[in-house]
Formats: sequence, structure tokens, C-alpha cells
Amino acid sequence: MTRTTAVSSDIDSRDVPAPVRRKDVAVLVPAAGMGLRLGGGTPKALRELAGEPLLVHACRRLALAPSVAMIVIAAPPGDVDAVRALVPGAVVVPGGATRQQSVAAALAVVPESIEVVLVHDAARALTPPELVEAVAAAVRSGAAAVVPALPVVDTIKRVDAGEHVLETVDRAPLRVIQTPQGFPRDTLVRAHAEAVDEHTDDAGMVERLGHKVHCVPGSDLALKITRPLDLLIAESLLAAHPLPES
Ligand SMILES: Nc1ccn([C@@H]2O[C@H](COP(=O)(O)OP(=O)(O)OP(=O)(O)O)[C@@H](O)[C@H]2O)c(=O)n1
Ligand SMILES: C[C@](O)(CO)[C@H](O)COP(=O)(O)O
Repeated sequence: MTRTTAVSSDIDSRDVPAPVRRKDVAVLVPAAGMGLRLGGGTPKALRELAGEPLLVHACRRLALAPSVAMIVIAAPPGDVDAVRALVPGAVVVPGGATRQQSVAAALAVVPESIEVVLVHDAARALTPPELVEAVAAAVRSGAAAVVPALPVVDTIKRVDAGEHVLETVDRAPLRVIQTPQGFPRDTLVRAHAEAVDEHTDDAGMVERLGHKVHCVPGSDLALKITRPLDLLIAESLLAAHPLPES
């Protein structure tokens, strides 16, 4: 028996605009960190996961996001040519001494015609293209800054210098923040130009300008590979969530 599904609608399909596929996003990929907490002596973005550098995993997923027009990588200064060979479609610049300086170096080469800029850690190598699209869409909808956020799952306590607990913090309003973080280009340029101190993320700089930062749901796949345990977790995640065959 053939099963049919009746779809009734009084909207003429000719009235429905086709989904807009805009390639209007530049993604800056800070990848110049040493990865001291991971160890191993190789810059972290070049450390391998299942036989390929973390940076390659990260850029492959970025390139699968329909909005992405260009990828700019801030590479370890001694590995610029190696990174160009690994990710041939990307623009590669030497990174700086801090994450913030690496992002600024990449931002400096984004053409003015690009209106939406995302910043994405190479260390979040398994971030799915869907999260990139969700962040880009929220920027297009008018947000000054967009961050993926996850709830905190552990009890949080504040301690003093001697590791004595001062208080147990209410975790309900706390969030763990990931990348990609998204911005209108002009806002990110201004945030970097006016930053007076070091920030751990770009949204923090935009927040300092007085703008509201908008959260979208984060992803477990966007974990930051920071310590050796994270590499083991990433191996399992990669096996469980391979990219579809092209
Ligand atoms: N001078 C720096 C420092 C960090 N990063 C990048 O910023 C991202 C997030 O940083 P983190 O995961 O903390 O990397 P590292 O700084 O390499 O780690 P660690 O602090 O353990 O050395 C990474 O993709 C890293 O390569 C960068 O581009 N330039
Ligand atoms: C930008 C970031 O990934 C957001 O969670 C994070 O702040 C980077 O921090 P790190 O101290 O450089 O690991």
C-alpha cells in the first residue's frame, strides 16, 4: 500500500521566497596558540586528531557552512607556509602573542565588503556547520554580538587564595561560552580598536563597549580541546559524529 501525505495550505508556493543563501561571512580562526595545557611541544592547532591537524578539522566544518565566504587563519608565526599548504583556500596571517592579538591580525585583512565576521577557535575543531549558521543568522537579525552558550553542569564555589570556600554561587544564570562568536564587522573593528586590556573572548570586548551580547544554544561538539583528556573525548565525538560523505 502506498502511503500518501496530504498537505493543504492556502499559501500559493509562488508567494514563498526561496531561503536566502548568503555567502556574506568571514570567519577568523585564531590558531597561533602553543597549547601549553595540552602539552606535546607542537602548536595545538597542528596537533593531530585521527591523523589530521585540529585546524584542518575545524576549517573543513567552517567551509561546509553555506554562509562562509572566507576563512582567515592566524597561524603560529613559524608555521605560516605549512598552514597555507594545509588549508589552501584560506587567507593565512602570522598570529600574535595573545589570542586577542591573533584575532586583530586576522581582522585587519578582512575586506570592507564583508559585513558579518565570526571568530572561531581552531581548538574547537569539531564545531558543526549548523552552529556557524545559527550564529551568522543571529548577527543578520541585528545582534551586536552573538555567542554560543551552554548551561553550567557542576556546582560552582568561589574560593580565597588559600583554597577555602567563600561561597557557593547560584549557577542558574551562569553559562559556559563557546565559539564561533559573531559580530557585524564594524562593531568588532571598533571593539578591537578601543580595547584597553586583554580579554579572553571577543564578545567581552563588545560587551565593554556597552552592547548587549546575545546567546544561542551551544553544542557539545564545540568543546575546546584544552587538556589531554579533551583529545580523548574529541576522538570519541569524531567517531560518533563523522561528517556526511561528500
Ligand atoms: N597567541 C595566541 C593564543 C591563542 N590563540 C588561539 O586561541 C584559541 C583559544 O586558545 P586556547 O585554546 O587557550 O589555546 P592556547 O593558548 O594554545 O592554549 P594554552 O593556554 O594551553 O597554551 C586557540 O585556537 C589558539 O590557537 C592564538 O591564535 N594566538
Ligand atoms: C574564546 C573562548 O573560547 C570562549 O570560551 C575562550 O575564552 C578562550 O579562552 P582561552 O583562555 O584562550 O582558552
